[in-house]
Amino acid sequence: MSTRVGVVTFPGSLDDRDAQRAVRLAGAEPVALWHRDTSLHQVDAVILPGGFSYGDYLRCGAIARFSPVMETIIEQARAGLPVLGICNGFQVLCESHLLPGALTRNDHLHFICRDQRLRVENASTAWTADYTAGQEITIPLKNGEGGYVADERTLDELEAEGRVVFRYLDRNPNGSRRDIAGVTNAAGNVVGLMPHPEHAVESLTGPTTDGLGFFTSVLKKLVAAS
Ligand SMILES: NC(=O)CC[C@H](N)C(=O)O
Repeated sequence: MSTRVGVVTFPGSLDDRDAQRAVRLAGAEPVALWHRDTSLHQVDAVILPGGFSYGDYLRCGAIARFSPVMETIIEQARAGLPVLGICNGFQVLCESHLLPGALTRNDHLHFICRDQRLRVENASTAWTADYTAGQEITIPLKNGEGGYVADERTLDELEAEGRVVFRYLDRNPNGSRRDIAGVTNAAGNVVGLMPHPEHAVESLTGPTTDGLGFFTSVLKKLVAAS
């Protein structure tokens, strides 16, 4: 039986198709989930894609967090379901309190779009096991609210527990505290990051294929568990 990875579409989602494509290229079966679904249709993992869910009203991700599909995802994520939040998806995960901290306006107050070098700090999460700790990757970054913030105690805890999964290299693009680009929950099944691995999975379109490892990582983990 093939491994099924759900990709949620909220009103205003933008990168759901690219996430489905990345799942397919990695060898799993993408399953489209709608924001009003209450069932996850027996998927083995879930991706919350990038975009502008509900028009980014109030705060990015603040309304999506209350959608029917998120109620089920929050419950199942707490029980171990692998969940990846990319950009707007990371914002939704923080708003849902599945991940600590929050994403705020970029410190320069501009939308930023560029290829971003990152260091993989934790290669033992459900979504990063195909990388090695310390590996440097380049994937696109494009957002207006990418500044990661949390109180000092939370930041110290994340560092001490190895829960900073990605850090920005070169120039910090948005004022994120401690150059944090992505974090995980304590169990390692929920990961969120601002840059976009689903936009770097094919050499034809580039800029690299460094993003494919997210999707092969979760597939291997799920196959090993079945
Ligand atoms: N690419 C995205 O997912 C953008 C996320 C969000 N709308 C922002 O601008 O920060």
